[in-house]
Amino acid sequence: MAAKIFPSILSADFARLAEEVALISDDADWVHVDVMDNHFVPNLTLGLPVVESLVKHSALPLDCHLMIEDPDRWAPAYAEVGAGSVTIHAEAAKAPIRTLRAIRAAGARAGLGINPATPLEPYEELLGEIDMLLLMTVEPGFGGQKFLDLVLPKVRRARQLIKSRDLAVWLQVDGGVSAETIERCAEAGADVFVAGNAVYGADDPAEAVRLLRAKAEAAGA
Ligand SMILES: O=C(CO)[C@@H](O)[C@H](O)COP(=O)(O)O
Ligand SMILES: [Fe+2]
Repeated sequence: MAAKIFPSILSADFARLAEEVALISDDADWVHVDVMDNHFVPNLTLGLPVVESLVKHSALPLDCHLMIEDPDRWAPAYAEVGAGSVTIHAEAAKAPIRTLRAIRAAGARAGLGINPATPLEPYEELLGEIDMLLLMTVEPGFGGQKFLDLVLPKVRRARQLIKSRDLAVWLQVDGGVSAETIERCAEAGADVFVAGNAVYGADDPAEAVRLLRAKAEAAGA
């Protein structure tokens, strides 16, 4: 298991996205793109046309986190325009198995996202349908929120399940991940770390990525 650091451009300058991505391209693994529709979450960010453009300007693959009301309708299109990974939310998807299969069929990794108050158990049988499980460590919608430690037992359970079933599913944490909290996430079993504020709020985003990776790996990721 090697730690993977996914800076979130939610905390970057939206008018300079390609340059902001280039800042971290030598050090990060993927770029996390938060798609919000102002319905599933009370915030509005960007959508398909921006992702389609950014794919062409990014040296790293894009991890699209869809915080939208109708992922069944939209998710495959993100894969079709070149996203490397597309995550839908369990709380929003009406036909998650069909949608996850459609994402994979369009050539992307398929992710399932779960909010802090949503239990893992109803979705355990979907683990065989996904390439990544996203456990939100804040309520989705905004960057810069405080990390919710109450999610850590769920991270531990998810890691045990993935291990006991011998699955190659990546376990992602997203929200409030920083130099102060990343070790707890890694100890609990996460191996993919999204960080917005901790990277783009830093004076040197590339150095912030290196620090996060060092801390995660020292804690066992
Ligand atoms: O999906 C989300 C927020 O809903 C995240 O990806 C945030 O962008 C993480 O930002 P920080 O909490 O790391 O600042
Ligand atoms: Fe996100």
